[in-house]
Amino acid sequence: MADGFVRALGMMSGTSLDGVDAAMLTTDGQRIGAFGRSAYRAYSGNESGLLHAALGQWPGGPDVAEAAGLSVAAHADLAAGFPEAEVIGYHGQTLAHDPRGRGTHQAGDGAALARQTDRPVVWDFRSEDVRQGGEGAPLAPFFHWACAEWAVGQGHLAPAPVAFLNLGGVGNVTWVDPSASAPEAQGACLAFDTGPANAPLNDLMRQRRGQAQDRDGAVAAQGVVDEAVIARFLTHPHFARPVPKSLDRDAFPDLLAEVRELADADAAATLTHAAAAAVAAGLPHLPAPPQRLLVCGGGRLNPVLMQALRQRTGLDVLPVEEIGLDGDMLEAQAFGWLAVRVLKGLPTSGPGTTGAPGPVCGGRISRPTHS
Ligand SMILES: Nc1ncnc2c1ncn2[C@@H]1O[C@H](COP(=O)(O)OP(=O)(O)OP(=O)(O)O)[C@@H](O)[C@H]1O
Ligand SMILES: CC(=O)N[C@H]1[C@@H]2OC[C@@H](O2)[C@@H](O)[C@@H]1O[C@H](C)C(=O)O
Repeated sequence: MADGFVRALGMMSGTSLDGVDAAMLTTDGQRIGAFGRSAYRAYSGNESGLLHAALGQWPGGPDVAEAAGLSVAAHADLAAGFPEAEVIGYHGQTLAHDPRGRGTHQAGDGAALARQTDRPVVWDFRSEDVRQGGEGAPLAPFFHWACAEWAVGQGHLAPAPVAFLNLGGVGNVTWVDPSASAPEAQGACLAFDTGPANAPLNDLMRQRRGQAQDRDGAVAAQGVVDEAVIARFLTHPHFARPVPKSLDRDAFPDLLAEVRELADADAAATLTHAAAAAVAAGLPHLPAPPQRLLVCGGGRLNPVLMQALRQRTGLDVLPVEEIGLDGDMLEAQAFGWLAVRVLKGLPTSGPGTTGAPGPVCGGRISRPTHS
């Protein structure tokens, strides 16, 4: 394409373990040229079960090879529908995350995906940041800057700081100044993981009802929140830690144990409100109180969670569709955009987003012919 713009396919399967999102965009690694088509491939019950079994495992773990093979096959499947993609950004499946200990582990071999798709693949986005002393997560924040810059250009957003909240398995928030010249510029982005979002609620629904999620918050809507559980949850050391900071999917095992004695609806209501309370607890870490939270990720489709956020933060809480973005595909788009940044040697994280000592260009490039 002209002017250094690249057609990129970003692919993401997050901590919810429900499936793979894929989305096209064109970018020069800085600005978003245009958003493109997207697709979703759900994991089958067997596939999701296998990924769950592999959670917490490090390379060499008993279920890792199978999980990694499954991830590559599912992504290759989905990528086949995007012959126009000039590069693929492949996040891989996070199985474990312990940046100050054993590192971070995204299962899935990008070189194998490059061979299977016959396209260059950028992957292993997090290891270099961790190696340089960063948290390795969150990585979407630099893309949040690009989204805000795009939305300002489209007239959907005023050129003033704005906060994005992603509610996947884990939650993360980004404070963005779209008037900054680049995402790595001083003060352009401040980001961190807020706490568990949908993962504990999904786990509860699996255990108690054999369902993947509390669809539309229907179970939680019938329940009463146990505020004592929320108060104990908020004493977890994560909330007092300085930002940036990141979390493993299963960093709060006590939370699920705490609701064991509660009826299904009360347990679901309490876990839904815990996710919202975690966000509220994070807000004082932002440079200034945001006027509104622009929410992406599956949690924005849960009206009970959105209402809990309004109640506990006192803010306007709106889906990112409000400013013309696609809240289901934003993370997939992020990894397409980040892939182009890696191709161009631009930073993918920095002190404000992962706490790395300086700008980091993470990600490995595998080309089909060279691997
Ligand atoms: N209609 C709905 N009602 C309630 N919850 C929903 C609904 N749709 C999606 N969700 C929740 O959102 C989750 C999926 O969110 P998403 O795809 O953003 O997560 P992810 O990308 O796997 O996670 P992460 O951002 O942590 O990597 C589902 O597992 C479910 O918990
Ligand atoms: C280690 C890891 O995979 N973390 C995920 C997870 O899911 C949400 C939150 O925790 C965030 O830190 C990150 O994902 C998004 C895509 C990110 O890096 O921005």
